[in-house]
Amino acid sequence: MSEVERSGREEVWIEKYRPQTLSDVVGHETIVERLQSYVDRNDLSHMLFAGPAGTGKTTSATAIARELYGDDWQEHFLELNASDERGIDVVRDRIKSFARTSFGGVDYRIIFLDEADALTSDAQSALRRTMEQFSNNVRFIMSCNYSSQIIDPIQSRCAVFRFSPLGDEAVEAEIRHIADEEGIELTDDGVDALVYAAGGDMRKAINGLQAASVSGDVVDEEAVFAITSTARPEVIQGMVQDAIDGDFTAARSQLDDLITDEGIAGGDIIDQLHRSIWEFDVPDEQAVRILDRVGETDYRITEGANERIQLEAMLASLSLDD
Ligand SMILES: Nc1ncnc2c1ncn2[C@@H]1O[C@H](COP(=O)(O)OP(=O)(O)OP(=O)(O)O)[C@@H](O)[C@H]1O
Repeated sequence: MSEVERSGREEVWIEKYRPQTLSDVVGHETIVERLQSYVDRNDLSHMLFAGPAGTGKTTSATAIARELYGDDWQEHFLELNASDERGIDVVRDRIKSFARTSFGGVDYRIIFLDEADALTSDAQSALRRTMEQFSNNVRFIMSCNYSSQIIDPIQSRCAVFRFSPLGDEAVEAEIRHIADEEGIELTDDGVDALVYAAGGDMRKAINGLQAASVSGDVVDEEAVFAITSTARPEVIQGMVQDAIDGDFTAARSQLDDLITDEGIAGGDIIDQLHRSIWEFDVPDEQAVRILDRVGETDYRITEGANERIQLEAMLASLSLDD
């Protein structure tokens, strides 16, 4: 029985183990150092945190607020999602009412705007004016996956911090620590599988550990791959190898198993393929050709094309190469 069940309540580990201070944020030493110096001087600029999901953008923003405001931090920190389906006007209204309410002893408040890259350019321009209007008593921290989607006038008003995918060692250390705290038996191959499945996303790693621990006493490779909808790297490699060897039928049937039987999303298969190509035992020139196809397929899937058709087409084209 897992600790979650033993304790009788479902506690979400990503919240339970979310770092409370900047020094607990792992894997981003340079960023943390710069942020810490802002906090120490109590002099924040507007900031833009750019990077993939689950790497610590929200965590760093809340850690800043905790350090600046102590126990009352939530009074002075507003988290908004820019892609609020009710529109930019609702977002701006909430910003205005937050910025105007009484401050009680602090110089400025923080507004954390998640998914800022979901805003259209027009909405970003409107937001920029709001930023200017309240710049004497509000600091904005914006979070996005791609800074290129943020208009220049906003970027130039912000200190930009790039959060890269977390390194394997950082992810491994964190999940080993959590497993220890929770009394979970985690095997070495279970650790490797979690690190692989996470691909630098700490949220994915921790959620994977928690989910796998609910279904059995020991968290091993098998439990992790089953629960995280991740294909085993050797299966992905086998599928691509079949295609390269000209056996399209075998490659297609492997793909079918992954999508239909294991329920893995096409986008995740492409993502895994992208991460594993350089570990395949193929000549560099061939790896480059595969990467080229992966890029094209990824683009088409992102643009909304049918995943299965695109993946099959990619395997077909690899099987046609000499
Ligand atoms: N650098 C890190 N150090 C320690 N824990 C982390 C780190 N990054 C993420 N985590 C863990 O993962 C969880 C999710 O992270 P967080 O909310 O900060 O991600 P994010 O970068 O804001 O992602 P998104 O873009 O999806 O909002 C946190 O609650 C924390 O448990």
